[in-house]
Amino acid sequence: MNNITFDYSNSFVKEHEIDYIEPFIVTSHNLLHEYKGQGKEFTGWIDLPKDYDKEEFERIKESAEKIRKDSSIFIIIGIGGSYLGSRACIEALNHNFYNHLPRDKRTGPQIYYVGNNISSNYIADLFDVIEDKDISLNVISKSGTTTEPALAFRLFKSYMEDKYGKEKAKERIYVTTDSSKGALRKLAEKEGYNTFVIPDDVGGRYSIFTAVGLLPIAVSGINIDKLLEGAFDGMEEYSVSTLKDNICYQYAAVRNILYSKGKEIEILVNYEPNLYYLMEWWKQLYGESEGKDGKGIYPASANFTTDLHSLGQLIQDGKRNIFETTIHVESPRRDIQIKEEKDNLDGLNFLSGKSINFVNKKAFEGTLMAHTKGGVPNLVIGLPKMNEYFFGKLIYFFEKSCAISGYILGANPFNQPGVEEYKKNMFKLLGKPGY
Ligand SMILES: O=P(O)(O)OC[C@H]1O[C@](O)(CO)[C@@H](O)[C@@H]1O
Repeated sequence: MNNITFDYSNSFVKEHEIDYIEPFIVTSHNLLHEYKGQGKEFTGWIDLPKDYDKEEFERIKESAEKIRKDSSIFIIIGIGGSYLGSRACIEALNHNFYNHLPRDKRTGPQIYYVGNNISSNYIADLFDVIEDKDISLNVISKSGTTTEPALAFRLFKSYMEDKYGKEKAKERIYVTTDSSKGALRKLAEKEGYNTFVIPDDVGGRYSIFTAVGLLPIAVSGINIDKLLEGAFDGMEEYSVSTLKDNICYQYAAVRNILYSKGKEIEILVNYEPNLYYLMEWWKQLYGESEGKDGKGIYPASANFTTDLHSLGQLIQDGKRNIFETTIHVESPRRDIQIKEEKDNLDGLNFLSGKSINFVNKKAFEGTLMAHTKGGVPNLVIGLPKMNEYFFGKLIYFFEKSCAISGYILGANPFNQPGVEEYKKNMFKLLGKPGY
């Protein structure tokens, strides 16, 4: 395998069903590519892997280099699409215990995330961790008004100013926000911070290939040129409207066929713990894009084999309203051989000479067979390996299929009006002026 693959042979979807949905896929493709669909003003992500701001891209690399040199801690402040993509990438491509490694074995500073919840415990505990360390921070908010990151930034800005003094703190604060609107833009200009722009036509959950994702990712030592190379190839490869030639559209088609047959929950599955945040990123992408007007597949996730010992029972045997999509990575970054033991007290000598990844693969194959037999449609997205190139391509695969899937469903995949409801109540309860 030397490319991303998509296998729906265990989905119970028949070829004539694919034929029936193809015209809807073509219509969705045309709506998207001719910028005529709902939310067309937020489709700047489509060409981003080629039409990104080259000057800003160089500044991102320079800033990342500076942060890597002068900071032992890097704090990312943001919520939803403003942090999930970078976190997904940083965790998927780096050492599982990145923050715990000594600096000379780590490719960048320790990275912490804040402003993605309103827990006083979490924030106070983070202050304990960063004490006496050299810090840089990147606050990311497209609207510049989201409460969680704004509140966290207020606290950490003041911490940085107390620690370094106002002038020196300025050199360690990086702001990624709208080019002109929002409180954060005004604040950044007034204070004279380094700023990066989230383009008007790119929504938060589609923003990983802008400074939103690229600066934090580069700080962790990941090669962002290769990431964009993968995204670029994805953009080219997934631009044909014929279903048989476009696996990204096949994924959109199959999940919609399954949804129409009562499979209302999609579980995205991984067999690698460092893909946890890729699942979280995917959940926001699909949840905010499709869950509206009383419709939408519920995007859930599971981490196998861990969750086979918790959710496994329900998946195998519970209500048949789910389907699974597994991200299967062919070659691991590292593997471990299992040795023979003389006494064989644990009875595991039947595995000697095999590797841990071999066992993981058999767990995957065994689970796929079991769950399919249990009536759970199983889709598999295969990757030769998890590196910058394939991660970039996979992200593009999901973004594009999400847009197409949303159009097939009859939803606007680029807005999120429902998110405002809790905010209104919270602001009212907090006594915010105007609520
Ligand atoms: O970047 P912002 O404007 O702070 O928004 C963060 C997140 O909040 C949401 O707007 C939902 O509240 C998401 O769509 C977005 O990714």
